[in-house]
Amino acid sequence: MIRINICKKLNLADGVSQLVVDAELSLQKITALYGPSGAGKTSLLKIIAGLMQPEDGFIEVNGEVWLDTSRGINLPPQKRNIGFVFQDYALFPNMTVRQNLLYASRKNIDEQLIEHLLKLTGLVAFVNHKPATLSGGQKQRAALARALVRKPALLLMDEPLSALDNETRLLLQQELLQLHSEYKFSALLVSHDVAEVYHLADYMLSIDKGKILKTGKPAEVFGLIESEDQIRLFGQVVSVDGDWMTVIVDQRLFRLKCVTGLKVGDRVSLGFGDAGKIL
Ligand SMILES: Nc1ncnc2c1ncn2[C@@H]1O[C@H](COP(=O)(O)OP(=O)(O)OP(=O)(O)O)[C@@H](O)[C@H]1O
Repeated sequence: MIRINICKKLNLADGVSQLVVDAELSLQKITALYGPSGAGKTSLLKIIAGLMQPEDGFIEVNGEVWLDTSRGINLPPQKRNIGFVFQDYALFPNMTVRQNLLYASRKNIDEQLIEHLLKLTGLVAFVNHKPATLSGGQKQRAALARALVRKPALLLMDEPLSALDNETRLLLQQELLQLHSEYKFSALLVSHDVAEVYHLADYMLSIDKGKILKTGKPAEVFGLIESEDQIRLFGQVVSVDGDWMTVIVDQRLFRLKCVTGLKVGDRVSLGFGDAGKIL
């Protein structure tokens, strides 16, 4: 559980000058922070990580107070048991993959965990490679493994997949879900991609101009349309669940009967009912 109540002056768009967040999140799963550019998503992650200081604030994670400006409490980032994954990987360039993981482990090296994470992220063959010789997807897998090696109370991910091509991105989404089902870490994911939020997150905060606009399950916040209207549209499958699938069309989500063989990432054309005559 994370309790957060902060107020921070920022140079936000449209002359709005404050990021104000008051939220209580049960972080058993992946929670998304969704919103347009400049909304304040990264700033919120930085405040939680202790990399940015709010004027007023209180942050408590799993019963431990990380910040309480009224009592002068402000844990430095290294004492906040967090993992951070950025869009640009931020691996140490002069260290191999294994050395990056060992360095992140500090004194608590758990060889079994390191081996398991390397296996899950498909990096066993690359343990002695330096970041410059890895692909974007491999670098981000290494960054994820490095963040998880410390068994963080909270994993903060800032657009971790947005620098990747669509195919690699979908693969890493699947791997992230697999890592999550195995390690059950709490995670906050910043994304402005509806499909990604729907695929990865169980809960979301929609944020704009420094304020939380809506909270809930992605289907509730985005508005899931169950339709039999007479329309033909083009979209992309974002989840398959037995006989049902969810398809994103023009930033809206449709839950529909699944056509055999379709999988996440497939592009589809949708037709509903009979065509009507255009007068
Ligand atoms: N240290 C700071 N002091 C004052 N304003 C800042 C500071 N850091 C960022 N800002 C401003 O806060 C606003 C929100 O930035 P932030 O990076 O949090 O947005 P974001 O929602 O993550 O956007 P994006 O999706 O483009 O990364 C921006 O307008 C930025 O100029």
